[in-house]
Amino acid sequence: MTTDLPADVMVPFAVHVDFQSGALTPDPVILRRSHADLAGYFVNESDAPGEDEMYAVHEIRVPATNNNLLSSTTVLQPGTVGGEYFMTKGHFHATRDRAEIYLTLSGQGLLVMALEDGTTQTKEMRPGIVNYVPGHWAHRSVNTGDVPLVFYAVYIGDAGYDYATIADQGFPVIVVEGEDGPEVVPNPRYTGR
Ligand SMILES: O=P(O)(O)OC[C@H]1O[C@H](O)[C@H](O)[C@@H](O)[C@@H]1O
Ligand SMILES: [Fe+2]
Repeated sequence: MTTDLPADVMVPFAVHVDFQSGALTPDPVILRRSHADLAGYFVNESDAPGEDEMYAVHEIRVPATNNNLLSSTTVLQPGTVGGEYFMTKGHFHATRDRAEIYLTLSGQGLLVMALEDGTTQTKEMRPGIVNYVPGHWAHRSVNTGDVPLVFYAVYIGDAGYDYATIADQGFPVIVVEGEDGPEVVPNPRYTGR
């Protein structure tokens, strides 16, 4: 038997996830995003309500290395800004080829994804659905329901975040409230390819 363990081998641990609220126990690190943090992300922001929380990310902290899996719950509130449903900022991974998995725990929404050439894909998010986001796809979650959208995400530890590309160019599509429900339409402000 070999005993050449690395010096930094981690100790196993467990965390409880509340599927309704997204709360993790024991308390993780929580990042909160308000409407103000998303200023400039919606096409028409005249009715954007300031400092109210739009979403919270509860992170299970492990070292952000390529031999670890980072994971978090995201709790995205329901609502609209200028007819666009509340959404996350959305990002590419800084290390572009890193993949991610989402498991929706409660609520309903859409996961919009885009390649840098402007190709898009949209998938439904509802309890029990696992969404696989391959490397190179920017990803943004959109709450199209009237209760919080709660999902658990797992991704390779050294994925990193590139927010700037989406912040600068916008997403190729936006999700708006239509007469018969959510509609995925071209973003008139998209400046990518
Ligand atoms: O970071 P955003 O694009 O605002 O999305 C919010 C969060 O959604 C998921 O939980 C991802 O796994 C997180 O890494 C991300 O932070
Ligand atoms: Fe990600």
